[in-house]
Amino acid sequence: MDPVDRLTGVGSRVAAQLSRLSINTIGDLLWHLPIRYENRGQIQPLGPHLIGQSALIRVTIDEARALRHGKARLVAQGHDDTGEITLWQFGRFGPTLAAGQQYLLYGEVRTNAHGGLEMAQPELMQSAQHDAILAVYPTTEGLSQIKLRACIDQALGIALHDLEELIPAHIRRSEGWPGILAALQRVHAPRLSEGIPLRNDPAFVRLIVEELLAHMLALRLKHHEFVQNRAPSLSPGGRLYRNLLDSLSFEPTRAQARVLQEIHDDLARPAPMLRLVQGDVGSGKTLVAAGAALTAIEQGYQAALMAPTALLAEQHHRNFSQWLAPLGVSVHLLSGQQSAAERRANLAALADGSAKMVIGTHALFQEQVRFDRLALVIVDEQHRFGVHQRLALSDKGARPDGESLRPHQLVMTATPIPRTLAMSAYADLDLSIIDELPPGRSPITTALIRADRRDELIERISSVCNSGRQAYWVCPLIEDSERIEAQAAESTTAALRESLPHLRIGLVHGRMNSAEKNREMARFKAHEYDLLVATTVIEVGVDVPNASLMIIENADRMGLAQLHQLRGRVGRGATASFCILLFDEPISDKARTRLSLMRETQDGFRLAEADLAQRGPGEILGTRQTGLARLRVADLIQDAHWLAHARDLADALIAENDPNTSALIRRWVGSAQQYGQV
Ligand SMILES: Nc1ncnc2c1ncn2[C@@H]1O[C@H](COP(=O)(O)OP(=O)(O)OP(=O)(O)O)[C@@H](O)[C@H]1O
Repeated sequence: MDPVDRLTGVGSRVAAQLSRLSINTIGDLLWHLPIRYENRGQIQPLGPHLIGQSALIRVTIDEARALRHGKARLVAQGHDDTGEITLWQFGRFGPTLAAGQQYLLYGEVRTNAHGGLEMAQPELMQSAQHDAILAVYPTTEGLSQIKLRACIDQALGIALHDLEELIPAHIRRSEGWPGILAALQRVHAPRLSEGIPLRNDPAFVRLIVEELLAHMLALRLKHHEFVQNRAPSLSPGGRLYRNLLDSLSFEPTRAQARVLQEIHDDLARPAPMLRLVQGDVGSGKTLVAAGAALTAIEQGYQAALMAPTALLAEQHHRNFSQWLAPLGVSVHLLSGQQSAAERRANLAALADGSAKMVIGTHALFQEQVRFDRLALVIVDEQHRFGVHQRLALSDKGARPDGESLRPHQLVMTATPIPRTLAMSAYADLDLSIIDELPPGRSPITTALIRADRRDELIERISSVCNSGRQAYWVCPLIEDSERIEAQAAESTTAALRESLPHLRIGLVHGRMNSAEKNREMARFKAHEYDLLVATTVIEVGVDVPNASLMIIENADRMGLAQLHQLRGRVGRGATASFCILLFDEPISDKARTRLSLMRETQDGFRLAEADLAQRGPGEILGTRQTGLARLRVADLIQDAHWLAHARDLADALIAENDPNTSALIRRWVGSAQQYGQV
């Protein structure tokens, strides 16, 4: 649509103000929706239906009392024919309400502690204003509501001729949704007779679901296109996997077995799998990944695992080697630290197919890396990679007999993602959840301790380590300065070595190269250290079941997902484990809530929901590439219940081959290129 400066009254100053609200075109104006409404045109009868709304009421005051103490100056009790209300007056301004008088008042109606209605600081009105319900918009400094309303009004006038209806009529009919123009008119300029549109008004719902639908369509189309490709169909032989299980001291949990079955069902099809496996911290995702890899390898194909960091790639390499080497499967590592000769040898082994399993970072998918028969790509810690990278992986197809086959893709997240968010951000993937921890884990006791009491912890560390267990001390994350962070970790280590001279204390921080980090980690794992001082580099993937105490400094500054990940490094064995969260006073309310929740629950999915509510989706996914940050109308928290519906509608539209699909996506998805060629 045209830029905003085509509108009357929009010069460069107003255009710049609008642009601050991300409004650049007339279309953007249409989807700049009100945050609330003011209905000053219609006197409302008192009743619970008014709760949460601003309303014009006509009440007779029964009693009014001036107050001397507290913040309120006056409290009055009033009524109309249908109900009662308490009115509060603060400060010097506002009407003085007198008993026996009738007033026309405007303000927000709330409930009080006793369930009754109340209104604080009502405005005194002379008469009902008989203009329509007024929309109130989010705005920016210098841009008045009146100006903004005038712009949107003009935009609606233009839309009358220009705006395309992109939702097919049969869907609108069956959903009971208005057409696009009627929906926009209803939300921007509601008629008095129809009342204020709430969020469940068909007009709002249409716009919300339409936007979610576009996002779903973009992702589902990718999925749809992707599964049109051919992939090697891998029947689960199971010999290698059985041998692996025989060599381990445990049986898979029911959840691991179920998820592996879901994966095997996918692998057996001649279309590529695109599956996300979510499991809580320590739920045993590695075994599932290994099971899938062995299936590919057993059929003569190759499997690749991509980790988000070099440190994790090397750890996976160690773990996989430990499990697979005894089965006769060699596991290769591609890393930036390797010598040129080593790298050449690895590349050659991948290209001629003698390397069956390879682990690396995203460098695995560079141009020079050629596979012989790649059938499975496992991506660990998916949310650090974008949709693009995920899809790019599939280009390294298996090529038996010269035919181009796409590898199956298995994506694993280390951090639980709230269901709603997973459904929307990963709508291009099928979802499996490992919702059970291996047996014999004892719960972790979490305690909050003020940082100035840290000396008391020395005793605690000493006794844990003396009983043959190990401990972590996690130093704070220092934004933007690995150097200061490393220094802090070094001085903490020095101080701890002084206080605990009988303990063997190791250190890992982000300034060490990955070989050094790995060496220290390996020494800790081999119990050559009792205590490991670390920065948050140990957040993911570290698995030392003998560690039973973790102390986290400055826990008040960390998000829930990160704390949960860190804490998940203990409680991996059968011994009772402890996690101590150190915080500095004064602590904000939000941080206090986070820490209390950590103490209350160990359920990663519950913590993730709370994280979503507190920090929003962009923060949790750690990437803006999902496009979710661009939602203009829908809100992933408030409107979460519409996601499944939007997804079903998206699938139906794709099946119908609806011609409006790409236009619908373009209308809503700010930069459609992020989804490729939509
Ligand atoms: N079924 C099982 N029974 C007992 N132990 C298991 C089982 N499955 C895995 N384990 C062990 O549990 C520990 C955690 O497994 P793993 O490292 O795969 O977890 P994860 O899901 O990757 O966790 P994180 O994301 O926290 O690294 C490992 O020591 C692993 O050997």
